[in-house]
Amino acid sequence: MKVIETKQYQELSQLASNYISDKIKKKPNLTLGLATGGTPKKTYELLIEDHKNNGTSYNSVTTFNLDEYIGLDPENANSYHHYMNQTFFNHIDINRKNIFIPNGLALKMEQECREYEEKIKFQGGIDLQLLGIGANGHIGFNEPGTPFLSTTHVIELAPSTREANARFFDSIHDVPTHAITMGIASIIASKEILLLVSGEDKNAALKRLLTEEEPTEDFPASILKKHPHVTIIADKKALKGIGVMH
Ligand SMILES: N[C@@H]1[C@@H](O)[C@H](O)[C@@H](COP(=O)(O)O)O[C@@H]1O
Repeated sequence: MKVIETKQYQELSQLASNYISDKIKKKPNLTLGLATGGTPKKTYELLIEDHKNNGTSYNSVTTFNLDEYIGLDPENANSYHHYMNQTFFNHIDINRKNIFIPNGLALKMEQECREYEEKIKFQGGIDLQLLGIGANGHIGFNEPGTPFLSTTHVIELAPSTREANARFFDSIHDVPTHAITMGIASIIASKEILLLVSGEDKNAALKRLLTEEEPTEDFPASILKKHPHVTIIADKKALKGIGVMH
Protein backbone atom coordinates (compact mmCIF):
# COMPACT_ATOMS: atom_id res chain seq x y z
CA MET A 1 0.00 0.00 0.00
CA LYS A 2 1.37 3.34 -1.02
CA VAL A 3 0.65 6.16 1.44
CA ILE A 4 0.57 9.80 0.39
CA GLU A 5 0.46 12.30 3.25
CA THR A 6 -1.17 15.68 2.73
CA LYS A 7 -1.28 18.71 5.00
CA GLN A 8 -5.03 18.90 5.19
CA TYR A 9 -8.37 17.89 3.68
CA GLN A 10 -8.23 20.40 0.81
CA GLU A 11 -4.92 19.05 -0.45
CA LEU A 12 -6.09 15.46 0.00
CA SER A 13 -9.14 16.23 -2.13
CA GLN A 14 -7.06 17.96 -4.79
CA LEU A 15 -4.71 14.99 -5.10
CA ALA A 16 -7.61 12.55 -5.22
CA SER A 17 -9.36 14.59 -7.88
CA ASN A 18 -6.18 14.80 -9.98
CA TYR A 19 -5.64 11.06 -9.56
CA ILE A 20 -9.11 10.19 -10.83
CA SER A 21 -9.13 12.72 -13.62
CA ASP A 22 -5.73 11.49 -14.88
CA LYS A 23 -7.10 7.95 -15.02
CA ILE A 24 -10.07 9.11 -17.09
CA LYS A 25 -7.78 10.98 -19.47
CA LYS A 26 -5.71 7.82 -19.93
CA LYS A 27 -8.76 5.58 -20.28
CA PRO A 28 -11.90 7.50 -21.30
CA ASN A 29 -14.11 4.42 -20.87
CA LEU A 30 -12.91 3.84 -17.30
CA THR A 31 -15.11 1.84 -14.94
CA LEU A 32 -15.06 3.78 -11.72
CA GLY A 33 -16.20 2.54 -8.32
CA LEU A 34 -17.58 5.38 -6.21
CA ALA A 35 -18.05 6.03 -2.52
CA THR A 36 -20.27 8.34 -0.50
CA GLY A 37 -19.86 9.85 2.97
CA GLY A 38 -18.25 13.11 4.02
CA THR A 39 -14.69 12.30 2.95
CA PRO A 40 -15.01 12.28 -0.87
CA LYS A 41 -17.32 15.33 -1.04
CA LYS A 42 -14.61 17.84 -1.85
CA THR A 43 -13.04 15.42 -4.34
CA TYR A 44 -16.32 15.38 -6.27
CA GLU A 45 -16.47 19.18 -6.11
CA LEU A 46 -12.98 19.42 -7.60
CA LEU A 47 -13.76 16.82 -10.26
CA ILE A 48 -16.73 18.94 -11.31
CA GLU A 49 -14.46 21.99 -11.49
CA ASP A 50 -11.97 20.00 -13.56
CA HIS A 51 -14.79 18.86 -15.87
CA LYS A 52 -15.94 22.45 -16.35
CA ASN A 53 -12.51 24.05 -16.69
CA ASN A 54 -10.51 21.36 -18.45
CA GLY A 55 -13.24 19.44 -20.24
CA THR A 56 -12.52 16.05 -18.68
CA SER A 57 -15.41 14.01 -20.06
CA TYR A 58 -17.44 11.26 -18.39
CA ASN A 59 -19.29 10.50 -21.57
CA SER A 60 -17.82 7.00 -21.80
CA VAL A 61 -17.22 6.40 -18.08
CA THR A 62 -19.26 3.80 -16.20
CA THR A 63 -19.74 4.06 -12.42
CA PHE A 64 -20.68 1.57 -9.73
CA ASN A 65 -21.46 2.83 -6.24
CA LEU A 66 -20.48 0.83 -3.23
CA ASP A 67 -23.70 0.88 -1.28
CA GLU A 68 -27.18 2.19 -0.51
CA TYR A 69 -29.44 2.26 2.52
CA ILE A 70 -32.32 -0.19 2.51
CA GLY A 71 -35.73 1.46 2.43
CA LEU A 72 -34.75 4.97 1.34
CA ASP A 73 -36.33 6.29 -1.82
CA PRO A 74 -33.81 7.66 -4.38
CA GLU A 75 -35.44 11.06 -3.85
CA ASN A 76 -34.82 10.92 -0.09
CA ALA A 77 -32.16 13.50 0.77
CA ASN A 78 -30.24 10.88 2.74
CA SER A 79 -30.22 8.19 0.09
CA TYR A 80 -26.93 7.62 -1.67
CA HIS A 81 -28.76 7.98 -5.00
CA HIS A 82 -29.64 11.52 -3.98
CA TYR A 83 -26.13 12.19 -2.64
CA MET A 84 -24.51 11.07 -5.89
CA ASN A 85 -26.87 13.08 -8.10
CA GLN A 86 -26.49 16.25 -6.06
CA THR A 87 -22.80 15.91 -5.31
CA PHE A 88 -21.57 14.68 -8.67
CA PHE A 89 -23.71 13.25 -11.45
CA ASN A 90 -25.94 16.29 -12.04
CA HIS A 91 -22.87 18.39 -12.78
CA ILE A 92 -20.93 16.23 -15.25
CA ASP A 93 -21.62 14.80 -18.71
CA ILE A 94 -22.06 11.19 -17.60
CA ASN A 95 -24.50 9.03 -19.52
CA ARG A 96 -27.31 8.10 -17.08
CA LYS A 97 -27.43 4.55 -18.38
CA ASN A 98 -23.82 4.08 -17.27
CA ILE A 99 -24.58 4.87 -13.61
CA PHE A 100 -25.11 1.92 -11.27
CA ILE A 101 -26.10 2.19 -7.61
CA PRO A 102 -27.55 -0.72 -5.61
CA ASN A 103 -31.33 -0.44 -5.32
CA GLY A 104 -32.28 -0.18 -1.66
CA LEU A 105 -35.95 -0.55 -2.52
CA ALA A 106 -35.67 -3.78 -4.51
CA LEU A 107 -38.44 -6.23 -3.64
CA LYS A 108 -36.16 -9.20 -4.19
CA MET A 109 -32.94 -8.24 -2.47
CA GLU A 110 -31.08 -11.47 -3.20
CA GLN A 111 -31.77 -11.03 -6.87
CA GLU A 112 -30.72 -7.37 -6.73
CA CYS A 113 -27.41 -8.39 -5.12
CA ARG A 114 -26.77 -11.12 -7.67
CA GLU A 115 -27.60 -8.85 -10.59
CA TYR A 116 -25.37 -6.07 -9.26
CA GLU A 117 -22.43 -8.46 -9.23
CA GLU A 118 -23.31 -9.60 -12.75
CA LYS A 119 -23.40 -6.03 -14.00
CA ILE A 120 -19.92 -5.38 -12.62
CA LYS A 121 -18.62 -8.56 -14.25
CA PHE A 122 -20.35 -7.79 -17.55
CA GLN A 123 -18.61 -4.42 -17.53
CA GLY A 124 -15.25 -6.19 -17.18
CA GLY A 125 -14.73 -5.31 -13.51
CA ILE A 126 -13.94 -2.04 -11.80
CA ASP A 127 -10.75 -0.26 -12.91
CA LEU A 128 -10.46 2.13 -10.00
CA GLN A 129 -12.43 1.94 -6.75
CA LEU A 130 -12.66 5.05 -4.60
CA LEU A 131 -12.98 4.12 -0.93
CA GLY A 132 -13.48 5.70 2.46
CA ILE A 133 -13.11 3.95 5.78
CA GLY A 134 -15.39 3.81 8.80
CA ALA A 135 -13.93 4.43 12.25
CA ASN A 136 -14.58 0.72 12.92
CA GLY A 137 -12.71 -0.26 9.75
CA HIS A 138 -15.73 -0.78 7.54
CA ILE A 139 -15.34 -0.39 3.78
CA GLY A 140 -18.51 0.18 1.80
CA PHE A 141 -20.96 -0.94 4.48
CA ASN A 142 -19.04 -4.13 5.24
CA GLU A 143 -19.05 -4.09 9.02
CA PRO A 144 -16.57 -5.95 11.24
CA GLY A 145 -17.15 -9.69 10.95
CA THR A 146 -18.17 -9.61 7.29
CA PRO A 147 -16.56 -12.57 5.48
CA PHE A 148 -13.70 -11.62 3.18
CA LEU A 149 -15.35 -13.77 0.51
CA SER A 150 -18.60 -11.79 0.58
CA THR A 151 -20.05 -10.40 -2.63
CA THR A 152 -22.88 -7.82 -2.84
CA HIS A 153 -25.18 -8.46 0.12
CA VAL A 154 -27.55 -6.99 2.67
CA ILE A 155 -26.00 -6.05 5.99
CA GLU A 156 -27.26 -4.91 9.36
CA LEU A 157 -25.47 -1.67 10.23
CA ALA A 158 -23.35 -1.57 13.37
CA PRO A 159 -24.72 0.75 16.10
CA SER A 160 -21.52 2.83 15.84
CA THR A 161 -22.05 3.29 12.08
CA ARG A 162 -25.65 4.40 12.61
CA GLU A 163 -24.44 6.82 15.28
CA ALA A 164 -21.68 8.20 13.03
CA ASN A 165 -24.07 8.67 10.12
CA ALA A 166 -26.86 10.14 12.27
CA ARG A 167 -25.28 13.55 11.65
CA PHE A 168 -26.87 13.55 8.20
CA PHE A 169 -30.37 12.66 9.51
CA ASP A 170 -32.87 14.47 11.76
CA SER A 171 -32.48 11.81 14.41
CA ILE A 172 -30.70 8.49 14.88
CA HIS A 173 -34.10 6.80 14.69
CA ASP A 174 -34.29 7.83 11.05
CA VAL A 175 -31.01 6.10 10.15
CA PRO A 176 -31.88 2.86 8.34
CA THR A 177 -30.90 -0.33 10.13
CA HIS A 178 -29.79 -2.14 6.98
CA ALA A 179 -27.93 -1.44 3.78
CA ILE A 180 -27.06 -3.19 0.55
CA THR A 181 -23.33 -3.12 -0.09
CA MET A 182 -20.77 -4.49 -2.49
CA GLY A 183 -19.00 -7.25 -0.58
CA ILE A 184 -15.38 -7.39 0.41
CA ALA A 185 -14.59 -9.79 -2.43
CA SER A 186 -16.32 -7.44 -4.87
CA ILE A 187 -14.26 -4.48 -3.65
CA ILE A 188 -11.00 -6.36 -3.66
CA ALA A 189 -11.64 -7.55 -7.23
CA SER A 190 -11.16 -3.93 -8.41
CA LYS A 191 -7.96 -3.52 -10.39
CA GLU A 192 -6.93 -0.53 -8.33
CA ILE A 193 -8.08 1.09 -5.09
CA LEU A 194 -7.83 4.69 -3.91
CA LEU A 195 -8.55 5.08 -0.20
CA LEU A 196 -9.12 8.54 1.28
CA VAL A 197 -8.68 9.06 5.02
CA SER A 198 -9.17 12.41 6.69
CA GLY A 199 -9.32 13.69 10.24
CA GLU A 200 -8.57 12.57 13.74
CA ASP A 201 -11.70 10.38 13.96
CA LYS A 202 -10.01 8.03 11.51
CA ASN A 203 -6.60 8.05 13.17
CA ALA A 204 -7.09 4.84 15.14
CA ALA A 205 -8.51 2.98 12.14
CA LEU A 206 -5.66 4.11 9.91
CA LYS A 207 -3.12 3.15 12.54
CA ARG A 208 -4.61 -0.30 12.75
CA LEU A 209 -4.61 -0.61 8.97
CA LEU A 210 -0.99 0.47 8.62
CA THR A 211 0.53 -1.29 11.59
CA GLU A 212 -1.26 -4.56 12.35
CA GLU A 213 0.12 -7.62 10.69
CA GLU A 214 -2.36 -10.07 9.23
CA PRO A 215 -5.74 -9.19 7.68
CA THR A 216 -8.66 -10.09 9.94
CA GLU A 217 -12.40 -10.08 9.27
CA ASP A 218 -12.81 -8.16 12.54
CA PHE A 219 -11.30 -5.19 10.74
CA PRO A 220 -12.62 -5.24 7.14
CA ALA A 221 -10.21 -2.65 5.71
CA SER A 222 -7.28 -4.90 6.63
CA ILE A 223 -7.99 -6.94 3.48
CA LEU A 224 -6.48 -4.05 1.52
CA LYS A 225 -3.05 -5.29 2.59
CA LYS A 226 -3.55 -8.23 0.24
CA HIS A 227 -4.39 -6.05 -2.75
CA PRO A 228 -1.49 -5.37 -5.13
CA HIS A 229 -2.47 -1.81 -6.09
CA VAL A 230 -3.75 0.35 -3.22
CA THR A 231 -2.99 4.05 -2.82
CA ILE A 232 -3.95 5.76 0.42
CA ILE A 233 -4.20 9.53 0.51
CA ALA A 234 -4.41 10.68 4.13
CA ASP A 235 -4.09 14.02 5.85
CA LYS A 236 -1.83 14.85 8.77
CA LYS A 237 -4.61 14.50 11.34
CA ALA A 238 -5.47 10.99 10.16
CA LEU A 239 -1.78 10.07 10.15
CA LYS A 240 -0.94 11.62 13.53
CA GLY A 241 1.54 9.45 15.40
CA ILE A 242 1.82 6.93 12.59
CA GLY A 243 5.27 6.61 11.13
CA VAL A 244 4.96 6.52 7.35
CA MET A 245 7.85 5.79 5.01
CA HIS A 246 8.21 8.53 2.41
N1 LIG B 1 -21.01 3.62 3.73
C1 LIG B 1 -20.16 4.75 3.92
C2 LIG B 1 -18.75 4.39 3.53
O1 LIG B 1 -18.71 4.12 2.14
C3 LIG B 1 -17.86 5.53 3.92
O2 LIG B 1 -16.58 5.37 3.36
C4 LIG B 1 -17.71 5.56 5.41
C5 LIG B 1 -16.99 6.77 5.95
O3 LIG B 1 -17.77 7.90 5.87
P1 LIG B 1 -17.21 9.36 6.09
O4 LIG B 1 -16.38 9.69 4.91
O5 LIG B 1 -18.44 10.24 6.18
O6 LIG B 1 -16.44 9.33 7.34
O7 LIG B 1 -18.93 5.34 6.05
C6 LIG B 1 -20.16 5.37 5.34
O8 LIG B 1 -21.05 4.78 6.22
